[in-house]
Amino acid sequence: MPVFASGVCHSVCVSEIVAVREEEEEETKKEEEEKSGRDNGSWKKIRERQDKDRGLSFTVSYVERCRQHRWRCAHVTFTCPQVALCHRWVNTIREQLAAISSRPTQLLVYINPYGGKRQAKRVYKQKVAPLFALAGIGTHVIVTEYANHARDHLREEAELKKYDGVVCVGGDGMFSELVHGLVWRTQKDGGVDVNRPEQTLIACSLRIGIIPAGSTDCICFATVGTNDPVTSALHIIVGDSQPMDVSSVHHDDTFLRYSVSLLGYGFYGDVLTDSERKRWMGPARYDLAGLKMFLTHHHYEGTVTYLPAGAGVGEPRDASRCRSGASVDQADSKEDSENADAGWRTIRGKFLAINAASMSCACPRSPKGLSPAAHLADGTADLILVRKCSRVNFLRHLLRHASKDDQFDLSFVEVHRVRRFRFTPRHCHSDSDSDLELDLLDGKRQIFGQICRDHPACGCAPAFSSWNCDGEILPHTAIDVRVHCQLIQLFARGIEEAAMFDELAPACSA
Ligand SMILES: Nc1ncnc2c1ncn2[C@@H]1O[C@H](COP(=O)(O)OP(=O)(O)OP(=O)(O)O)[C@@H](O)[C@H]1O
Ligand SMILES: CCCCCCCCCCCCC/C=C/[C@@H](O)[C@H](CO)NC(=O)CCCCC
Ligand SMILES: [Ca+2]
Repeated sequence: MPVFASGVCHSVCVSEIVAVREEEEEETKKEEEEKSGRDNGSWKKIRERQDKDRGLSFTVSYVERCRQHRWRCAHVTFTCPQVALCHRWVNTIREQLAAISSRPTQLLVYINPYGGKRQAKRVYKQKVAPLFALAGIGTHVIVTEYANHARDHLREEAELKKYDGVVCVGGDGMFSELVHGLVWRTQKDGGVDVNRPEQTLIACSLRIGIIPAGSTDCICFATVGTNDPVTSALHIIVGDSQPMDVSSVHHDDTFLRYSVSLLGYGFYGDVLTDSERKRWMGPARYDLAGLKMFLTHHHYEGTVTYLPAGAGVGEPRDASRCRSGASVDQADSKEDSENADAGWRTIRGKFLAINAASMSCACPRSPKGLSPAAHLADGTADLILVRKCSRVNFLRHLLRHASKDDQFDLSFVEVHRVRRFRFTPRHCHSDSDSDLELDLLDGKRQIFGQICRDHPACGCAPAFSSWNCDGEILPHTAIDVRVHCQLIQLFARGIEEAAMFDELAPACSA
């Protein structure tokens, strides 16, 4: 839509228009705001100009790209020689916007006041709600009162037909609550038994939006490219869609949890366990727990079996990255999952970490992520095995998550692209070489672990770690994991290529 404003040509893509308003409407809003005492002075310029142009100008609010994948809402005011022409412009743009069926008009919003730096309510009120209002999006907002409030509300109560999407204001844990609520509800409505690992799950139709206000926020970062509430709100408003894989985690024939980012045993499991005791510290809890667990340097013994992804989905050490519209993230890769015949493989050993990343897990701590070439929606996960090694070597591996060097290019690290995997821990007190499978003892593992930790004289490190499943601790160590291709949809478009962002783009202010 190229039009002239103050003699300058502005080209705005209709799909990236947030709203269009005639100046008179803005004046009315301004007066209303003044009456209700919410004036912040930002309308002053528009008002001065508008007094002489009343009825002859309209303002288009649109997406403007800034540096580092950030978007902001910019405004441009156009003046017309006649009032009728101005009306025509406004009506035409409104009709075009209304014709974009992918845009949401009603959203169900859950705010977690407890996550991250406990700023979610403020972030939503100050940065997001005004944008939704500007775009004419109706919202039903629920501030959660306890853990799993959002999940249970989605499962049992929410009238989902009324909404075009659900939004969480929080971190990865809050996103996980929405995934669990929606996936559970969809399977229940479709008569699917979620306890059977072999069962094909039904994809959820409602999209999920994430306004980042947590500690890691890796799902937002890896699907949008930045953790910025305004950018995420704009992706929701323009109606973006990004499919995403979800892994189901079972213990025998019991469903445990779904995972969309990291399933980590050993290092990341121990970091999470320790960090939960330090939640009062906010996001810094992970740094302290990370340092402590690095120094502790526990390794764990067990058996990993996995089903390789097979051909057509690339390799974990490819140079290519998952980017917006990437061809590998297409539904046809589902075909491969059905035909995978490469057969199961088995690896036994002592590991510092066993990580499965269904996506890159990029986050501000590690901008390229745990597995930089992993894809959001290809039906696979990257299984990373870090074998027992020296502290120095483990540090080399960890440091490479934050540098350009390849964290997999080390003799004690291996990585496989998989569709399924299983893990069985081995008991530390076993003298025999035979695998003592711990399924039976799983429930008692906390006690055993405690005995070993509390009695250094026994010279035995804890036998078990815990699984970190998207930031939640799993109750079992022996697990069976299966990746479900494109089970959910997000209000996102994947990380845009750098070329989409003008090198000279302004550095957006908050
Ligand atoms: N009102 C509440 N009171 C207590 N806990 C809550 C409440 N609402 C949600 N939760 C729980 O808070 C936990 C943490 O939330 P969230 O993921 O939003 O933040 P975080 O853990 O700081 O961030 P991240 O997961 O990105 O590291 C989740 O397990 C969620 O289930
Ligand atoms: C200078 C030293 C550099 C060290 C680099 C360490 C590498 C960091 C990689 C971070 C990977 C995060 C993976 C995402 C996990 C989330 O599902 C989970 C919930 O939000 N967060 C954590 O478990 C929090 C995990 C935090 C671990 C520290
Ligand atoms: Ca994937």
